[in-house]
Amino acid sequence: MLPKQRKIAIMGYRSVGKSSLSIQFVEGQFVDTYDPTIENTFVKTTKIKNQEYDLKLVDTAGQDEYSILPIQYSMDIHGYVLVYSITSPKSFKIIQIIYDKLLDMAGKVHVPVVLVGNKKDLDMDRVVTQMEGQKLADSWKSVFFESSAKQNECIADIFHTMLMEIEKANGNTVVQEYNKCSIL
Ligand SMILES: Nc1nc2c(ncn2[C@@H]2O[C@H](COP(=O)(O)OP(=O)(O)OP(=O)(O)O)[C@@H](O)[C@H]2O)c(=O)[nH]1
Repeated sequence: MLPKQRKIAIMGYRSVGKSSLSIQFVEGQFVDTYDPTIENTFVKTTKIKNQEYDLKLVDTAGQDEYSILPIQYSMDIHGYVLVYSITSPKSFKIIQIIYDKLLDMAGKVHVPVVLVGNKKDLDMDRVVTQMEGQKLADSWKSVFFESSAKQNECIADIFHTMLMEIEKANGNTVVQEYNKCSIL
């Protein structure tokens, strides 16, 4: 079977861990320093049940409420990993704005999305509850994860689930294997 080409954008407010999630998934390491991203693309091949995927991850520059999303994000992207930090109420507010802008731009009522509350290792500084994240994902009919790029928790699951959500959006039936990372 030929590999399927898939392009995924990782979006969210500044400093929520978008690059860290990408680097942890692609390179298996965590970098503690903060280096703001302009835009970066990572590539990785991954296999799910005998199907290979050539993945392109577009690690976007952090967005805020005033950001105008580049039009190409509505054209050649198959799915979106939308990230906030459980320690930042602002990042949680912004992720809702980004989602609305994405739908607007795509001119669709549904786009394949996985919602991620990152930095779950910083539970002492938590301000966004798991329930709040889950409710938001439910309202989008998307899957929700809490993750830690630092501790490599739930990272591969995020991207594998994203691929399955894209399959579903393409009308393919998938047997979703939920595990301890996905919160339903
Ligand atoms: N404790 C903890 N820190 C994290 C985690 N993920 C990222 N960080 C830290 O948060 C800071 C920002 O991480 P980045 O991955 O650069 O965030 P970003 O969303 O790509 O930032 P922008 O490029 O500005 O959009 C860095 O200091 C990271 O080390 C995590 O899961 N846990």
